[in-house]
Amino acid sequence: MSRTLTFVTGNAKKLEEIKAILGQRFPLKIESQKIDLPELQGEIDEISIEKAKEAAKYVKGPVVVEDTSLCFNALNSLPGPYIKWFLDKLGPEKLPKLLDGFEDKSAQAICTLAFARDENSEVILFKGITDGIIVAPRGPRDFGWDPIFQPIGYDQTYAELPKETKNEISHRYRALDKLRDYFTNSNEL
Ligand SMILES: O=c1nc[nH]c2c1ncn2[C@H]1C[C@H](O)[C@@H](COP(=O)(O)OP(=O)(O)OP(=O)(O)O)O1
Ligand SMILES: [Mg+2]
Repeated sequence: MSRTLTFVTGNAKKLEEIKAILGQRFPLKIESQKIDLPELQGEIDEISIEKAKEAAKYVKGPVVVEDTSLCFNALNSLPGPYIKWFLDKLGPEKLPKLLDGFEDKSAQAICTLAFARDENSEVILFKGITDGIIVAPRGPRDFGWDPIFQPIGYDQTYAELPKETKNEISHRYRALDKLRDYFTNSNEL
């Protein structure tokens, strides 16, 4: 019986956080594969489910994929799962300007983990949400939209906060905590 779970992501920064968060307290051996999977358009859950099936096809074993959305409430949740493309084109400087003219700067960072035992099995989702506000960029520019997301209850952006603090409150932490519970309490693998 396999006790290995393969995280498939093309994003090294994500993987760094995943490893730091799960640390020693995870019952399975974690491996990773860097594959840039095709991503459908659609709603978050749909995108994650298809991404997991696609990953399982490549890996031929149990996989977890992750999809991260940044949802601006004033824009009815856009950019959401399309944040990667918005960020690529606008960068952290221009991204907050999408909310110029809106008083409501609130946003949700959403991490959706999708687990597939194989390409034909039902995909299980674990979701983590952190609420925050969108601000003009502050802090190091080394990870995505971290400089413009300030979590509720903090006066620093994700980028300014110590890594350990981000990893205790982040959307990714909250989703991974659910995944850890699941594999700690089931003999699925
Ligand atoms: O905690 C985060 N803090 C700041 N930025 C973040 C975070 N997590 C993802 N990001 C960025 C990466 C990408 O620009 C977009 C999500 O897109 P998303 O498709 O999930 O990531 P990706 O394509 O880089 O990697 P993957 O191969 O796992 O799909 O938001
Ligand atoms: Mg992606």
